[in-house]
Amino acid sequence: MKTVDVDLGDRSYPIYIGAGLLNQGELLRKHIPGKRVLIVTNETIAPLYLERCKRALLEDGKLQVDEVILPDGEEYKSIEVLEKVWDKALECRLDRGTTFLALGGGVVGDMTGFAAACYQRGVHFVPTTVMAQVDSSVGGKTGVNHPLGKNMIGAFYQPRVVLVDTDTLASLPDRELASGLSEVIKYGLIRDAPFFEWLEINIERLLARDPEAIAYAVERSCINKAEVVAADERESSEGVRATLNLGHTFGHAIETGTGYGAWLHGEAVAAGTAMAADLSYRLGWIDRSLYDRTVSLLKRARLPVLPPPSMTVDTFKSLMAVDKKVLAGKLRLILLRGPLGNCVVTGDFDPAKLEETLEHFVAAAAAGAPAPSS
Ligand SMILES: NC(=O)c1ccc[n+]([C@@H]2O[C@H](COP(=O)([O-])OP(=O)(O)OC[C@H]3O[C@@H](n4cnc5c(N)ncnc54)[C@H](O)[C@@H]3O)[C@@H](O)[C@H]2O)c1
Ligand SMILES: O=C(O)C(=O)C[C@@H](O)[C@H](O)[C@H](O)COP(=O)(O)O
Ligand SMILES: [Zn+2]
Repeated sequence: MKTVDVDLGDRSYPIYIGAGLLNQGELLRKHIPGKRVLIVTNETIAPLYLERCKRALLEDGKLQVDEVILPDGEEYKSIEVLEKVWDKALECRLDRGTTFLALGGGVVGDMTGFAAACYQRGVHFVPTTVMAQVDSSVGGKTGVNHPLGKNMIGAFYQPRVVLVDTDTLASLPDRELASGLSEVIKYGLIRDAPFFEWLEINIERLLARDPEAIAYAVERSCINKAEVVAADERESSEGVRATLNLGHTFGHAIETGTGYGAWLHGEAVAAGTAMAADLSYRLGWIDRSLYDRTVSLLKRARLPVLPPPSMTVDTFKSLMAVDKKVLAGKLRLILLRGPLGNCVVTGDFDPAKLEETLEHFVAAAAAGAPAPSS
């Protein structure tokens, strides 16, 4: 087992990473302060992992465990569905010491964290997708979508422990696995050139679910994310956390513009990353070979590098204008600048170049790019 610490003073927490960790209940239990736990999961994950998770919690007979099972899908990451969690918590008369435990991917995690933040209770995370194991379980960004914008309602609320059982990835569909790799590639591009080079050599091993390669990619991703979060927990305007948003301004526009769910988060981020790399190249901030390497690695990871044909330049522009990184009315983007592993968060770029990028990608998509396949 590997442990990565997220260093946030008195709110620091460990990420445990290993195969079969759900069978080691004491790892979870030792971080549970009270006597009661509410497991939040969804209808897909419950039949796969709920019993194992309950066993891990119940085996020493000291905890009382309740559960709430949400519908599955990005389209249910909404304030209405979140009420089911609070309803259950109140029905069960959960007390102050109750721990909320998210068992699932990024959607379950973001919703459980936000439910816990509002209910003023602790939260634990057992992430079961690549996306959640390499990114969303770490760092305390929680929340739900709004029809007009992705993750627009939320809070920062850190978990007390993250238990990554890499064995849970065995049941993950291929398309979801690829989606998570989008964020793995992100770490290489924004801050970890050797990791990007490792991914260029090992991406097929990850797609084939080679356990050693998966464990390495999860650990390296968590180390990267933990370092960024420790340096800038709340994404200050001058801080480093916004770099984790590479490709996301374009990607979130795709997710919102397609009504949530048609494109997976990682797919939208992949197309967005290609667009950010294209703009960086047009601005003269990276050389052509870095653009080519970025697109090539995304494609090899079976991710889309063009937006859906339904997205127009105007749709992109109006959705990107409500991005959370907009400051004093000015759009800020994460762009690659310099050699591999370097990026900037900036609003200081020629808007005509952004227009060129949008026009280029919208035209290429309209010319018949394949949609992500399930
Ligand atoms: N908070 C953050 O920092 C952060 C970071 C990245 C992504 N996110 C958010 O996370 C969400 C995407 O997360 P995701 O990709 O995990 O999607 P997800 O939570 O929708 O899970 C993907 C699908 O896989 C299923 N699933 C989960 N684990 C499984 C398993 N082990 N076996 C079989 N099926 C399984 C789920 O039921 C779902 O159908 C988005 O809403 C995104 O905005 C948040
Ligand atoms: O943790 C972060 O910070 C990130 O930006 C990670 C992203 O991968 C993730 O998709 C996050 O939810 C985006 O946050 P948002 O604030 O742009 O909605
Ligand atoms: Zn993301």
